[in-house]
Amino acid sequence: MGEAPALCVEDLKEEFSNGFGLRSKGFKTSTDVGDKTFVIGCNNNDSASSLEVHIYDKSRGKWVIPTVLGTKPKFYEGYSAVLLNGDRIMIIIRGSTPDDCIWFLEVDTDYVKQQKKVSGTEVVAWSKGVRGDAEKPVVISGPSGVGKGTLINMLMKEFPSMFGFSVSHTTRAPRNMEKNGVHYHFTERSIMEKDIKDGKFLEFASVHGNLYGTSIEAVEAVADSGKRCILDIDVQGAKSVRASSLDAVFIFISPPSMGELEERLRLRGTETEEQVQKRLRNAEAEIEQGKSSGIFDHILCNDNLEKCYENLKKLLGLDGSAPTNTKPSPKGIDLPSNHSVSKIDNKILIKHETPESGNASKNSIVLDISSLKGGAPGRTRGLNVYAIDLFSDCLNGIHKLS
Ligand SMILES: Nc1nc2c(ncn2[C@@H]2O[C@H](COP(=O)(O)OP(=O)(O)O)[C@@H](O)[C@H]2O)c(=O)[nH]1
Ligand SMILES: Nc1ncnc2c1ncn2[C@@H]1O[C@H](COP(=O)(O)OP(=O)(O)O)[C@@H](O)[C@H]1O
Repeated sequence: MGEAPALCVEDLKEEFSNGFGLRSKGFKTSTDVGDKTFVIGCNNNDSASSLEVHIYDKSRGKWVIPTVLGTKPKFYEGYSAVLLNGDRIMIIIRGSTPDDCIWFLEVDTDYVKQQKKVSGTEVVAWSKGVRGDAEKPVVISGPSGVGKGTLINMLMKEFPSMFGFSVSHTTRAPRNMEKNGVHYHFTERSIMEKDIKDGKFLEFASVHGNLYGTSIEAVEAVADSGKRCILDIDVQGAKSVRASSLDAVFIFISPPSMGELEERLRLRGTETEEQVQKRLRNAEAEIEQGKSSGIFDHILCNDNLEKCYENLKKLLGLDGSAPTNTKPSPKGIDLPSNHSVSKIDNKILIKHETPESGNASKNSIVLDISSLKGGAPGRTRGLNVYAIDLFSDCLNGIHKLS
């Protein structure tokens, strides 16, 4: 047997002391992890309000309001909470849509531990559960003018339904042809700094004197469309992503020579002379780091564009017999409307309960969590779902849903 589920909402839904001298109505669960109790719930019974988190630190006898990273789940009719692996709480939300019913609150994962160190506060982080495996995001870095944008455009043009671009935020001014929301979200520094402080960014860096960053939402938007996410970010950003739980492929594009890089930058004609000089000065350090830091899985030299593009496709498994332009459709999970939840090893049994008898019947499902990947901020992937009919199926009769 594995860990027992945490309390189900119904256990606590009448009233729950929130430790602040208030008694709040609403749905709450409490889950103990080490010497902390995580209380998750919402303070009113409105549909689709979001779930809040409070922590009771038993060793200090104090309540703490943590920094909450990631998009929060909406609250619908009720939910169940199950502690997994001592570091994250799985939340199964009743009455939600099939693509929005499984969430994870990370309370002590490596990512959360690292964020606690950075912020010096208590941190928890949400991520949404996604069925099956999605292809890893692709991080592309390289000095200004090396051809990153050109290569990414070629990929997106040839495989429009397969790849989606993570639209970064930046404080730099738009170039002539650049559109807000398509090439970048052009933003003011003060707004971006506040959003960074509020935990909305997966990574950010100061590059050539401007602030650039990948919002969690930008990556989630691509993942939710069922496409493979491409990030065009600098080496510092790649390093941050490497340290995060976003399991990605890291590719560095290098120029054949500094002279060729300078010529490309000048021919592009998008920067002032001063900006070109700054970008060339930064390029040397970027190339040095790109080649030696161990961040990148692959280094591609963009000498001949067509050759480099073919090599990029090869790395991404898109040569020859490659897949096709068919869009992988993201699949949701149809939870039985009335259900109970239990955990056995790496399986979560969601039993359909009939209102009349309260007994388990058809349409029960099993969530296999043995291959979870990724995690906050963003998505927890690798959830596998099986349908079982508890009347007629025995263990070897479990059907895997397609
Ligand atoms: N860390 C980080 N770097 C970014 C992001 N978006 C763009 N960059 C990098 O910022 C640098 C400058 O980008 P840009 O101003 O568009 O100029 P370009 O490289 O000449 O096309 C490039 O190295 C980009 O890869 C981001 O979201 N995060
Ligand atoms: N292999 C190549 N040979 C010659 N010019 C190239 C090559 N790859 C890209 N370019 C050109 O170099 C310039 C810079 O490319 P771009 O994709 O904007 O770079 P980045 O996004 O890395 O800053 C563009 O004018 C592009 O057409």
